[in-house]
Amino acid sequence: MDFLTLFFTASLLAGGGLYWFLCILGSAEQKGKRAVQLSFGSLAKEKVQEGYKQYWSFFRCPKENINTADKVPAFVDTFYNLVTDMYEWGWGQSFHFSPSIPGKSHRDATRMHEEMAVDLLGVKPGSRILDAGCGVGGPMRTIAAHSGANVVGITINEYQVKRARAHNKKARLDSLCEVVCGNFLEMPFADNTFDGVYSIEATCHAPKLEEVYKEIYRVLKPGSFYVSYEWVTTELYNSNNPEHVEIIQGIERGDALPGLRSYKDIGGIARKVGFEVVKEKNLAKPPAKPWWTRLKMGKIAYWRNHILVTVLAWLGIAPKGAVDVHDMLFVTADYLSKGGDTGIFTPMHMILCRKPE
Ligand SMILES: C=C(CC[C@@H](C)[C@H]1CC[C@H]2C3=CC[C@H]4[C@H](C)[C@@H](O)CC[C@]4(C)[C@H]3CC[C@]12C)C(C)C
Ligand SMILES: C[S@@+](CC[C@H](N)C(=O)[O-])C[C@H]1O[C@@H](n2cnc3c(N)ncnc32)[C@H](O)[C@@H]1O
Repeated sequence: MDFLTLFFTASLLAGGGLYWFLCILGSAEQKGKRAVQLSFGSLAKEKVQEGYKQYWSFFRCPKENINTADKVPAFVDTFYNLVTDMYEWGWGQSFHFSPSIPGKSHRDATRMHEEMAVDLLGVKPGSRILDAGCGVGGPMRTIAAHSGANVVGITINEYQVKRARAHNKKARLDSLCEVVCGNFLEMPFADNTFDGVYSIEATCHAPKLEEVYKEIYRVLKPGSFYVSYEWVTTELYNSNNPEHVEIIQGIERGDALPGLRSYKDIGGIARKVGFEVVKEKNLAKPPAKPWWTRLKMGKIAYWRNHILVTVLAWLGIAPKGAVDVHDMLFVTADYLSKGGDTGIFTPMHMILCRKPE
């Protein structure tokens, strides 16, 4: 073989290898995103690193920031500009956890967790329900298809609205699913207009749970139900245990949370705004199988993703800051797993409420 043939064969193999590594290995759970397509919401490429720094500046004085009404929604919006594509790429279109189910795929377990929410609402086909904090609409599409209800989703993040609308159209569910950009603390909907409301791992972003529950209560029709999967600390959490405190702070910092609440507070807050509490249950408790297994199983993929993001940033394809965002998620996954292992944290404290007639 002469030098030229050797050179071209080697180049071809290297090019093919790089394509396989970036495009095939780097494809999303649900083929929604590929590594080379990662963008950072409405942030321009050169603003990603700045956005990341801005996000972390919130935690310099979190208590002051939580009490400044506008700061939390803006901080949550910045967070979702940074992570939305990485979530879709590495997790799928549903931004939440679900208990593992032996013999079922993650996709099926996710779908069943979502269907359970709408089954609890007991709505009929054709009714109008609200998804408070809808992300890119994974749950919304499952719920519309399963129940035949019209679903309106609200999210604070403009980029998620764009993604959710595109996914709805592609799934041919755009006649049942509508997406609005707005703040669930001041919703652009009239009083008593929804036949049901659900929120999946979203109200944990509200600085005061009372404020979002009050808004949900306002837009819900009397006699209708609201169900939420809340992120909370459990009865095993001990605030005098430094290891527990470190885990919970790690979860708050990597997930844009103004402060995790205790499971004990949720029912009281719901009652305070006027709801009847029908049922409250930590869905992570046995016989349910661990929700954090999926996170742990993904470890090898996270390393691969880390290499991919680093290479793409080095080539100038991904922006500066992309590696920081990925590293932050990597660390967060570990804190979340520890929260699950120790049992001090659950992302699925379910509360079912009814607005009295
Ligand atoms: C409800 C919320 C989000 C919950 C989860 C959907 C996300 C929490 C942590 C995220 C991830 C951690 C590790 C990432 C990994 C390093 C990367 O390579 C690919 C994406 C991850 C798996 C990412 C995916 C989404 C999470 C599991 C919060 C914000 C209230
Ligand atoms: C972890 S994601 C969950 C999304 C969706 N429920 C799911 O399971 O895929 C949290 C969602 O809550 C939304 N959110 C957080 N604070 C909000 C606010 N103040 N107003 C509207 N949406 C908000 C975020 O924009 C994001 O879409």
